[in-house]
Amino acid sequence: MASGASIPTIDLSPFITPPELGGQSNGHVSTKSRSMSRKVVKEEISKACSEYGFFQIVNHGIPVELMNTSLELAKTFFEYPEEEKIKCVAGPGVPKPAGFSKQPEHSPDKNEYLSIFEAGSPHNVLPQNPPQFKGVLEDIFARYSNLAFLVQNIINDCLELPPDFLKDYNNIRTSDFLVSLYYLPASDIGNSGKSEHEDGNVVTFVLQDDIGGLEVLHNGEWIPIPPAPGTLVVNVGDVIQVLSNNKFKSATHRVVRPKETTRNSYAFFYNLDGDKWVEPLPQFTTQIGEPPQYRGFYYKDYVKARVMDRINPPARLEDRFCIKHYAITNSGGA
Ligand SMILES: O=C(O)CCC(=O)C(=O)O
Ligand SMILES: [Fe+2]
Repeated sequence: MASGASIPTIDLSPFITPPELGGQSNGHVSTKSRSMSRKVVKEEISKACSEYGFFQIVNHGIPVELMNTSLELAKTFFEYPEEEKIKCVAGPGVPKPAGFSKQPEHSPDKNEYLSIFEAGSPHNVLPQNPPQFKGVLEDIFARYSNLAFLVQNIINDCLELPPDFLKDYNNIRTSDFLVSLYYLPASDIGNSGKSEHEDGNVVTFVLQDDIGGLEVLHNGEWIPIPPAPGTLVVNVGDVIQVLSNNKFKSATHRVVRPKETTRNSYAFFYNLDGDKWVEPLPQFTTQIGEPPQYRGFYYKDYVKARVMDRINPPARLEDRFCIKHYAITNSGGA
């Protein structure tokens, strides 16, 4: 039975400095009341991350018109004939997934996507059409990156980690990427847009168009995340779940394709450099007398195993490589 649960929408404005003040602190709000409002926001985010692993944000400083434009340009791009889109297919031997791709024919997930890394990355294959698309992609990438830095700092405080801990740990930005996704309408044989999964990274933002279809698993029930203009979905990835020893959840989510209409979205992945070691932090284990729930691993090994799975997917969804691979089970004797 539906519980009526929904993920919270959080107003981030206490953390955003209006540009018209030229980066100065907001003179209309006293420092004391601003720090009180920030405290409230942190409490809301902590609750959302431990309960759902997901929340939505508004008043995050990214112009709503730019977000809408990015969705409209993407729709134009994906509705071009195949010849135009395949101009963005990455050449052979590119080690990272930039450019235009489609899910393999046998996949139940019917979507196409265009990925980009930060501006100037040698792996990028940027679209020439529609003409404004390239610039808008680079612009929103830079804005999502700045916002993810802020959200990560807030999560750092929510977890009561030493100031700048996550900032210093996650200090290399070459693996972040933005994906513009285009989902085909559901058909009689299936409606999977993106099968259930958890994100492996640090923090993800999702921008949905007005169609909806993103759902998060909460206490065994799929909760729809309703789209709203200018609203960004935020979710915590496996890295935060492992570091926090399951205090914050990397929740299972999926995209269901609606009937009779296509759907556009963007996902921005704030990632971790492959050479970083990931394991539960002492603040959530030894210092509080709790056993670690995961073995440590190099992030690149995790990413590699996930990518291999995507290229050659196992027959059963539950056999996909995921963070459970590193989980310490009681029977494992670790
Ligand atoms: O398209 C969406 O709404 C979400 C996509 C997603 O979960 C992902 O790319 O990891
Ligand atoms: Fe995801």
